[in-house]
Amino acid sequence: MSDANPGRRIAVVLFNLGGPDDQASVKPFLFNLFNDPAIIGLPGIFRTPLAKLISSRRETSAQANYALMGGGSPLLPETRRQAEALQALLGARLGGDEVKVFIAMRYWHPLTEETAAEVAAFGPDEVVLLPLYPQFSTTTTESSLKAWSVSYAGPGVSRAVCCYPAATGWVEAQAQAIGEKLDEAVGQPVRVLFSAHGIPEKLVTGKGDPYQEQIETTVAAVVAAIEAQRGPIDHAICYQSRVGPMKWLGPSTPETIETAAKDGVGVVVTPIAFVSEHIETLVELDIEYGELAHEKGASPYLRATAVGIEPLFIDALADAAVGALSHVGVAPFGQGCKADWKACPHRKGRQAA
Ligand SMILES: C=CC1=C(C)c2cc3[nH]c(cc4nc(cc5[nH]c(cc1n2)c(C)c5CCC(=O)O)C(CCC(=O)O)=C4C)c(C)c3C=C
Ligand SMILES: [Fe+2]
Ligand SMILES: [Fe+2]
Repeated sequence: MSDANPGRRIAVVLFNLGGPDDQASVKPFLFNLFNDPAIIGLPGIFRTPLAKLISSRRETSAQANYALMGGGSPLLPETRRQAEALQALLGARLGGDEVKVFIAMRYWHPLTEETAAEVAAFGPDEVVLLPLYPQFSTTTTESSLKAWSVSYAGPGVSRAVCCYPAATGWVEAQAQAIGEKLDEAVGQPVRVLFSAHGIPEKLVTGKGDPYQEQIETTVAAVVAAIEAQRGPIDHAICYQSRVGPMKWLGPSTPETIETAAKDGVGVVVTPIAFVSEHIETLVELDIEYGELAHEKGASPYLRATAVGIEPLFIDALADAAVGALSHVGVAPFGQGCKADWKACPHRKGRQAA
């Protein structure tokens, strides 16, 4: 049966972090990031000067890392490919409706307010807000949805997807990408390292941020999918991209690579909180941690590719969007998700009926 309700204009807005498109935009991008109260939770009069200071201090080293990818971030072109694939799939699934997929980035162009104006001009009947973050965090999804709610003044009924840590296509796409690397490593002992972008620990312990729990939900589902095919695998969760002096979630990915080396096993590292390639995968995982593994003797060092436009994943995004329109499958944000995480229907992979 078709999901179609002929004649609707449906805007689907994909949210991601954004990345500088050239060397000159590295500093203003970093300023926007550190000036977000979801990242530095201080009042504006302290946060803004601090953001100026940190972005100035980080500029040169960050520019050098972006230079390794040709000068800027590949995040926007990667996200555009995902948007095109999703638009084609939703167009086919929602027959008589006109579906347009937009991209709203949090810290660099197309910025949320620019996209909000474009969506308003499209004149939608329905707006689906779909974060490209499978696991909810106050630092990512909540920040993006807040920025959207203050920017969007157009028509349509808005529905936001909270998260999809255990959505079928997402889990299968991850399991498939890891399986390809396990095949490459055949005959050599390896540990699968599920590497998630870290966040400060106090966001979890103090603010009840559900990110760590949802990372664990994803990992449990992906491990179960792999083990159903191949039997038990050696695996560990770890957190990368630590920034600043605060205590972050641990163990860190570098520590976990060192432990693997001491245990005499190689590693298959998989980015478990990212859905496309960018600085954190192409530079941090491939180059920095690749060198560390080499130095410490964790061999082989293999990295599973991010899901990108893998059809299983695009299918999961389409399911989430269609589910949000009809309130089935992956539940929309707000049904207990934020006010009381214990009541969130997404906890431990549960899905609302
Ligand atoms: C799950 C996704 C992400 C979370 C959670 C997250 C939290 C978070 N990030 C920083 C600081 C930085 N992040 C940077 C880059 C970056 N971060 C994410 C995703 C998450 N961040 C992505 C997709 C990217 C890549 C963008 C690109 O340009 O390709 C950077 C810039 C790079 C660098 O200088 O290292 C910073 C800084 C904090 C502080 C934080 C939680 C508090
Ligand atoms: Fe980040
Ligand atoms: Fe939720």
